[in-house]
Amino acid sequence: MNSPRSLTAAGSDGLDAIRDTPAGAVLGFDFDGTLAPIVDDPSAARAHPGAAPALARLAPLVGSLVIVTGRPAAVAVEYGGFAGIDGLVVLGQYGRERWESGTLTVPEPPAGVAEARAKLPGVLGAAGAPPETYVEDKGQALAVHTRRCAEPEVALERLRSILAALAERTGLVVEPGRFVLELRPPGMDKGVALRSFIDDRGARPSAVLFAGDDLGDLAAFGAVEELRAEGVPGVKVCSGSTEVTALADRADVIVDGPPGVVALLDALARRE
Ligand SMILES: O=P(O)(O)OC[C@H]1O[C@H](O[C@H]2O[C@H](CO)[C@@H](O)[C@H](O)[C@H]2O)[C@H](O)[C@@H](O)[C@@H]1O
Repeated sequence: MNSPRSLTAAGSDGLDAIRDTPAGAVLGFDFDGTLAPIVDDPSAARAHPGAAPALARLAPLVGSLVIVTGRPAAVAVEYGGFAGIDGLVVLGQYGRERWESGTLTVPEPPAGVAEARAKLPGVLGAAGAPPETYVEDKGQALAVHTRRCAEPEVALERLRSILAALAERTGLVVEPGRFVLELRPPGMDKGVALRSFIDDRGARPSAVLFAGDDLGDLAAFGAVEELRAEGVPGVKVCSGSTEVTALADRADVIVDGPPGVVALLDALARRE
């Protein structure tokens, strides 16, 4: 990629600020669909081969590099090949978990997760979920995937209200995503996670960037917008796909999926 192009003046200001003062910038990234191509089996997802090398080149140049993901933090580190990247922080499960320099912090899940886990098979059976429906148990959350169903969108719609009811009964919330509905604890999202991460650093960043592809990343876009309103230059990057268009509508920069994100990382490391 040559210099990344912004569709907005605010995004251009953000990119200029990152190039001018990288040592004060905070760069945040989602994992699935942004650093890792989408695949049918969640356990088979791996980062684009250029992602970890590009992040390793950027890490010593910028103020902070943070991955904010719905994955458990340790899973993102493993699937990303991120373990050796000095300075990288991974906030997992929408910010409930933190990995940094090999140290993992994981809170106890609320009781509702165990209750939802016990009830989920019965609920899916009663809803007539197709047999290809797949439940990913993430410890802190349960992700119900329909990507492998013959009609994934139809299967997802069939489950939407029944999973919302289960979430309400168990004190959880539903996080919708790319052919997935997750039951997860409330009180945290990617916007809160990114904002708290930045505030906890102490120093006001010279600029902020967040790149994502899915609905859960909109909250992080919101955090970038909030920071911009406070005078911090910011960039919202959409890792484009045909499955989700809501991010492109709010993005400053749109790139072509994980290969485009890696090219963007490389360009930023070259200060282009
Ligand atoms: O916040 P993210 O890093 O984007 O994680 C969100 C969810 O991503 C995963 O599911 C998605 O990717 C799978 C692998 O490519 C794909 O099969 C699935 O259809 C997508 O929804 C992951 O499995 C979830 O746990 C994450 O919360």
